[in-house]
Amino acid sequence: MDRMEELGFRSETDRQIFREAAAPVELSPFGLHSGMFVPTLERQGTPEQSRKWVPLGKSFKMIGTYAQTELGHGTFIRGLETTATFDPETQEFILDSPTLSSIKYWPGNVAKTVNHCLVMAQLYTQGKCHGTHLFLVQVRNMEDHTIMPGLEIGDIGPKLGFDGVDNGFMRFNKYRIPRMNMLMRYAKVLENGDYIKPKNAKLTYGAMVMIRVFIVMDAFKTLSRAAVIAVRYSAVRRQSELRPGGEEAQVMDYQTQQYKLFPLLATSYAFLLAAEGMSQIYAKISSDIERGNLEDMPQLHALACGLKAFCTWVACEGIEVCRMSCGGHGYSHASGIPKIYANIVGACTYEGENTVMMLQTARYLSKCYIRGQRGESLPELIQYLTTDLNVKSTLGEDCSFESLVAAYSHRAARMVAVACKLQQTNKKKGMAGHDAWNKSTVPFIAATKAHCHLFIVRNFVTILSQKKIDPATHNVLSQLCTLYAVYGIVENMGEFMQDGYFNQDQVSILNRKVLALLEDIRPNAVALVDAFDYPDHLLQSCLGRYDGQVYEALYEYSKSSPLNNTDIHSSYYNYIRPMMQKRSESKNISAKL
Ligand SMILES: CC/C=C\C/C=C\C/C=C\C/C=C\C/C=C\CCCC(=O)SCCNC(=O)CCNC(=O)[C@H](O)C(C)(C)COP(=O)(O)OP(=O)(O)OC[C@H]1O[C@@H](n2cnc3c(N)ncnc32)[C@H](O)[C@@H]1OP(=O)(O)O
Ligand SMILES: Cc1cc2nc3c(=O)[nH]c(=O)nc-3n(C[C@H](O)[C@H](O)[C@H](O)COP(=O)(O)OP(=O)(O)OC[C@H]3O[C@@H](n4cnc5c(N)ncnc54)[C@H](O)[C@@H]3O)c2cc1C
Repeated sequence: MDRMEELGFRSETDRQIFREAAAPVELSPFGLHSGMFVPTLERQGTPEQSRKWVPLGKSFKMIGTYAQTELGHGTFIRGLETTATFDPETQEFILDSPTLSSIKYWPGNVAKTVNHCLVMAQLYTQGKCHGTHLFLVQVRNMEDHTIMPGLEIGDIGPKLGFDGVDNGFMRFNKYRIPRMNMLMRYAKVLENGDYIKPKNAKLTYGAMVMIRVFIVMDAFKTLSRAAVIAVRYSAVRRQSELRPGGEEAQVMDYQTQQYKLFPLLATSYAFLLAAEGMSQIYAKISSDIERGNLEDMPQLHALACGLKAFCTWVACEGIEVCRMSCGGHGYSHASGIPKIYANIVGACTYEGENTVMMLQTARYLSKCYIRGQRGESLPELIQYLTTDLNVKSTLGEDCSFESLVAAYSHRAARMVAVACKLQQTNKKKGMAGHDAWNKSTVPFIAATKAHCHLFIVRNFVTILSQKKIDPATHNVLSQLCTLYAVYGIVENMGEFMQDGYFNQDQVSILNRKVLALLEDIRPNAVALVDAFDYPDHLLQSCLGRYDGQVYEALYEYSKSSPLNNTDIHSSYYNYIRPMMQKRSESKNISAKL
């Protein structure tokens, strides 16, 4: 932290980049403090509360996390059981874990690192429950870091990844905090216990929306790093004869290797631009919300949920493809890819389990579809829902941006309509609203993925048509954008073809185009990954080194394995030799085999 101060890093983005450089493969134990705890104090606290606590957080005098999930509930926030009951006699809230399932479970860095938590609990005052609210809770002594009396805290144990984060459990036993430790920007409890409700109960969920937006950028970062490693390695690795009798080929010259990696390279660029676009939308709408204008809050929630789920699912699948495209060496930690995967795959679950998040977006699409059917105006990003579904594609050999965006709009509009019509049919059959919804959620998930895919394609095309980019770079980026869009159609052809939107000739054009683009991109593939400018220190990869000295690096990496500290391992003396001796004694096996 002091080093960041010395270097004058003030912006959270710069500090985040520094933290990643300082601890490249492990997530920072202060990530949630800086990424969630402090921003939530800023956004959910009153001006007085922010003035009091934010400086303490930013100076790391107060180190915190976000403690919401419990043993029994993570997704269903309204089902959380931790209680915060107001005591007007003492002007305190009494926090309690009334059941086993109410124990806080998973909050990052709660086990050993933090001394404070933002705790989500059901607020009770004057005998009435007012739903979940956030409370600032001191959990450790500020002098000696011992656990505060009335709390049980511990680590939840080993996980698939996220080793740098001490996810923990926390149990409250009638634990008292001052009334003013409730974050009261939107809802309040007065000294007499009166509850002042917020303009919108979901304002309390604001921290999660913010992190979902961050996670879209994380999806880009992790996928692009894996792509850098796999593409560079594919340029160095020679294996098998492409031409009989010729020299062994760079594996990047196999069409199958290109088909694995180049679409992921294109996806990395698409996700970077989508993350930047999402961040701009978040900045605009969250500032409106802070000024009391909640009009676009549903649109922000829907977009953040959908993109977080879509991008993390695609990134995790893509990182696995990158790992497998590196053969055996990809399976070694020396490649750097397993750690990338282990640390990001949790993002399909945390900050909103992806299916649940997609359904939140689907719920929004369902409402927008109905409004569109009534002829009501729709937000710009959703206007495609009123696309004329009788129109067929005009796609030609050039696979123009316009025809590609039209294809994605048609596909999403058609799939949303199918899901909504199933929901409506279910209702007409006499199903209750919640059953009609549940029995249409599979098509809604597919439609929402199409909706997110459209956002990313359209965003990529829009930026290429608006930004001033030199012709050579524009040409290469256009190839990537076209590859991202055409590959997405080829890989999901059924969804684009179900209503005959494309004719057979157009399908042939698309199948030819995707292969042609692989050849177009091949000469620039290494330059396109170098352009991300990830230093070797950040990649921590013997395969993705900038200098390409892969085998030298692997050999040195292997020699440094702790198992090589001794020639004969203790297991020989403890187990192998006694076993062999026992065998030879019992079966007169000649010692000289
Ligand atoms: C280690 C960190 C390293 C680095 C960090 C540094 C910087 C940060 C960078 C990146 C961060 C990266 C990693 C962080 C690592 C780990 C952090 C993980 C933290 C957590 O996991 S915290 C816990 C997260 N939990 C969840 O997300 C729970 C998900 N569940 C929900 O959100 C809700 O329960 C729900 C939305 C699923 C359902 O809510 P509900 O039942 O109350 O609502 P309904 O579905 O009935 O809908 C009612 C109505 O409300 C609208 N709504 C719902 N939510 C919102 C919202 N958030 N905003 C606006 N509106 C919302 C909904 O649309 C409905 O509206 P309608 O009009 O009635 O349709
Ligand atoms: C690495 C990691 C870090 C975390 N860090 C934190 C943290 O710092 N703070 C914190 O508070 N929490 C944290 N969590 C907890 C995380 O937020 C929850 O695990 C997450 O919200 C998912 O909730 P759940 O575990 O209850 O999953 P569940 O919802 O129980 O998921 C189980 C299955 O049920 C399905 N399901 C649930 N509800 C529905 C529905 N309505 N419709 C359809 N299907 C449904 C899901 O799709 C899923 O397939 C972390 C988790 C992980 C993995």
